[in-house]
Formats: sequence, C-alpha cells, structure tokens
Amino acid sequence: MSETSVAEKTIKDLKSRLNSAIIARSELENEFSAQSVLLTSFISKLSQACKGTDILLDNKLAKLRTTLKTSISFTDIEKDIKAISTLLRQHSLKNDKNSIKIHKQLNNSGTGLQKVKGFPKESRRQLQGLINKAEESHSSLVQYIPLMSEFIAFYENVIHTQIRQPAEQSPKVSQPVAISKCNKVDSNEVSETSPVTEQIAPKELLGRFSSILNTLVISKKHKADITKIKSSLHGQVSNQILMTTCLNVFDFMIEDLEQERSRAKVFLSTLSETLTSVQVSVAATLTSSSECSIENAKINKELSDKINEVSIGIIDAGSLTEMKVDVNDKIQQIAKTLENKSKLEEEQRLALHEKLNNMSAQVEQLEQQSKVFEKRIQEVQAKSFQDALTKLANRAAFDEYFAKELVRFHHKQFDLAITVVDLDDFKRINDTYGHTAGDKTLQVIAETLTKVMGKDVFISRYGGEEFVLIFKGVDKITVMNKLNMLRKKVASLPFTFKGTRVSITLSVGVTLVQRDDIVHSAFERADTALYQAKHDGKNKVVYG
Ligand SMILES: Nc1nc2c(ncn2[C@@H]2O[C@H](COP(=O)(O)OP(=O)(O)OP(=O)(O)O)[C@@H](O)[C@H]2O)c(=O)[nH]1
Repeated sequence: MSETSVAEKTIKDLKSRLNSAIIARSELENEFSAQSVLLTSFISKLSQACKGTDILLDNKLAKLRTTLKTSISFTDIEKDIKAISTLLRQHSLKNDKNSIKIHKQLNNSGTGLQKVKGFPKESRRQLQGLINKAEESHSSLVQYIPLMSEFIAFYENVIHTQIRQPAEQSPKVSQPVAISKCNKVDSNEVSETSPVTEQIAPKELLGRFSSILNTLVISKKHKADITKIKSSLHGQVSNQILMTTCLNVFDFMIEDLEQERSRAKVFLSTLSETLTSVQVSVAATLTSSSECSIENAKINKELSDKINEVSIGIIDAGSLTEMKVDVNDKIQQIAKTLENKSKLEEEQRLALHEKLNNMSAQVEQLEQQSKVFEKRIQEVQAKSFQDALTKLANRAAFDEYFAKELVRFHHKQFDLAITVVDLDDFKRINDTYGHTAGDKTLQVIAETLTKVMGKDVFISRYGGEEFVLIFKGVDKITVMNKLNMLRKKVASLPFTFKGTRVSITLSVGVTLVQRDDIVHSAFERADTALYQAKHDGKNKVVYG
C-alpha cells in the first residue's frame, strides 16, 4: 500500500471518529429533550394542583407549558421556573397575611363578647385564654369562619338568656353535671360533686347547640369528644356548663384549623424549596451544557484544522520522506486531540447524567407532594359539600347544583322539578325522646330518601329537618307519583323510641321550573306548596 493511500485511510478513519463524536453529542441532546418532556408533565400536574389559587400563577404555569412544548432552550425554561418560584413564595406570604387579618376579626369578636354585661368571670378568663391561644396559632380560618361566627352568636345568646332569667324564676340545677366529664377546661369552681345551684339552659338552646354540632366538620381526633358532648346535652345542663362546652368546641376547631394550616404551609414551602432546587439544577445543567458546547466546538475546530493540514501537507510535500514525517507528526497530534476529546466527552456525559438524574428525582418528589396535596384539597372540598349528620349533599352543594341546572334549563328547556320535603312535628320527637332520637330519625329518613329515589334524583339536606330534591327529565305526574310513594314509605317506617312505636310523616311541596323562573322564585313556589301541605293537615304532597 502506498504512503498516500495510508494517509487517505487515516484521514477516512479520523473522519468517521469525528462522525461518531457528533452522533454521541446528538444522543446527549435527545436526553435533554426527554428530560424536558418529564418536566412538562410535572408542570401540568403542578398546574392542576395550583389551579384557581392565583390567576397570575395559573398564567405563568400555562406559559411554562408552552415554552416547554415549543423551545428546548434551558434559558427560557429557567426564566419561567424562576418566575413561578417567586410567585409561589409571594402566594405563601399572602396566605399568611390573610390569615392574620381574619384572625384579627375573630379576635375583635372575642373581645367584643367579653364586654357583654353579665359575662361570668370564669368564662371571661376562659375566653381570654382562647383568644391568646388563637393568637399564637395564626390559623387560616377561611373555611371555619361562618361556623365560628355561629358559635359566637350562640354563646352570646346563652349569656343573654342567663341575664334575662331572673334568679328566682329560673329553673335550677344542682351539680353534678354530666357534661363536665367531657370538659377540657378544668374548672375547679364547677366540680362534679360541688353542690352549686345553677340556672339550667332552656331546651331550645340545647337543641340549637346540638344542631350546630351536627353541621360541624371535625377531625377524627375530636370526633369522639363531640359525640360525648352531644350525648351529654340530654339531661339538665346549666348555662355555665353549656358556655364552657361551647368554648371547648371552639377550642377543638382552633386546633383542627392549626393543623390544616400547617399542612398547607408545609406543602407550599416544600413545593417552593423543591422548585428552587429544580431551578438550580436547570441553571447548572444550562451552564455546564454551554461550557461543553464551547469546549467541544474548540476541539472539533482543532481536529478539522489538523485534518486539513494533513491534506495540505500531502499535496505540498516536496518528497515522500518529507511527507511521511509531516503526516506522521500530524496524525500523532490528531490522535492525541481525539483521545482528549473522548476523555472530555465522557466526563461531560457523566456530569450531565448526574445532573439530569438529580433533576428528575426532584421532579418526581415534587409530583408526589402535589399528588398528596391535591388529594387533601379534594377531601376538604368533598367535606364542605356534605352534611355531616346524614352524609347527604348539604345546602351549599344544593345551591351550586340548582344554579347550574337552571342555567342548562334556560339554555334548552327540559322537565326540571324542585321539591321541598319537611318532617312533620319533628320538634315533638326531640322534645319527647331526646335529640339523639331526632338525629337518628334524620339519618333514617336520609337513607330512605336515597333508597326510594335512586341515584338519578339529587337529594340534599337543606337544613334542620328540611330536605330539597331535584328531579330532571321527569314529568309532573311521575314526580307526584314518586313523591307519594316516598311519603307512604316514610309513614310506614317502624320507628320505636323508648319502647313506643312512633309514626313519622313528611309534608312535601313540589313545582316544575318555569321559563321565567330564577332560583329564588322556583324555590319559593315549592316552599309555598309545602306550607299548603302543612296547612292541609300534613302528610301530603302538594304541587305549586
Ligand atoms: N335532632 C335534631 N333536631 C334538629 C336538627 N336541626 C333542627 N332540629 C330541630 O327540628 C325542630 C324543628 O321544629 P319546627 O320548626 O317547630 O318544626 P316541626 O316541629 O317539624 O313542626 P312542623 O314543621 O309544623 O310540622 C326543632 O326542634 C329543631 O331543634 C338536628 O340536626 N338534629
């Protein structure tokens, strides 16, 4: 083989090695794109978890999703992630501010309550303790505010009753008081055996308190306490004990809130932290990737210059010996450069691999955190639309459902019936057999409603002993037949309290939604029909 063809063969060999280097590089780039697909999928999950939290955050996440789809530039991605990270941090701060504001409002109500004339000394001390405790917790109260206001209003009511009841007229009760067993506030003054004589709380107040407890969504930890409190409301309970119990329930709520809020806080800060590390990883990958590109370009240029020099050397060589020396020298240089190049590339590949692995582990961790939080949000949302006692949809769920159906109805009319169902003489059940018997009755009625009506009818507990049902695509005659069937079924249920067979009946008002109806007018018509059913002797279904 001539020396020229040896040189040509070497050049060919060098060119093919250069090609493999280029292929290896493009494989690395493919790996980059695979990672950005992973990042995209995470970002869409993050978007779902944060949806509705903040419009700006929603927009930024949407922008990042587009950037990930349209660009492989890590500089763009890094910029977007930075912005989202900042927004999340701001959001967390805003949450804190809001909760402090709401907290102040609660504090004011508490302080106002303390100023009420006749507020017992012991209760004043307890309330102060509660306010201080709540202040420490800075809980996010949004979800509980309406309930808490209800409790405060109730508390005020008890105090007024106590002031209104002249000592000599009011019924008295001597301790022991059953309820004090579940009191968390340990009041020495109200000991179980002390012979203190106190004014007893009116039955209506106990009933109302028990009804509020029914609507309370409380954590598993405090469920047993609430049940205990409820069962202690049956006997004679003093105003003082009722107030203490009320404060204790308030206390449970504050504790639950604190937990709820710290969960949300932990999630937001972990999310923010993990996002920051993803951001750092992306930035590091970006830096090393651009450093690699510069380094690679330099070596590639060096290589192709040297290969060109070999070609020129072959052409320009004066003699074969001269050419041999020159080519040999250059080939050695090229071999050395190639060796450096593959060493460098291997190092770069390993470093990049490590960074990408690290990044995907963080992304995976973030995904897990989002999933847990998403589930939690769903659970809380489901609870806020469910009646705690009967497990039926509650009034808030009805409001949302009916408003939506009405929009659909006005878009394209169909048979839509609204029904108000009310238990007859329910107060008598509570008064004669106790609140627990009343609660059990409500649960049995709820089960019967669900069984008789089936899943096509929307059933909600509107409040107290009132249920609202929505029928879709069923005409007036069918609705009336179904409701009469329900009425008869309930009347035939074998309720037995304290060994006595008791018959429970329903009165029902129903109407079909009309073309010009709004939520209020349709509901009013059904409610007027219900009033008519009561007026006509109860245990009736009236169409309005
Ligand atoms: N046990 C129990 N009673 C409740 C609940 N919510 C409301 N109530 C009671 O339901 C009763 C409703 O009484 P009223 O509004 O006078 O009605 P009623 O006795 O059914 O009389 P009519 O409607 O005229 O037939 C009150 O005693 C309330 O305390 C609850 O969650 N559980």
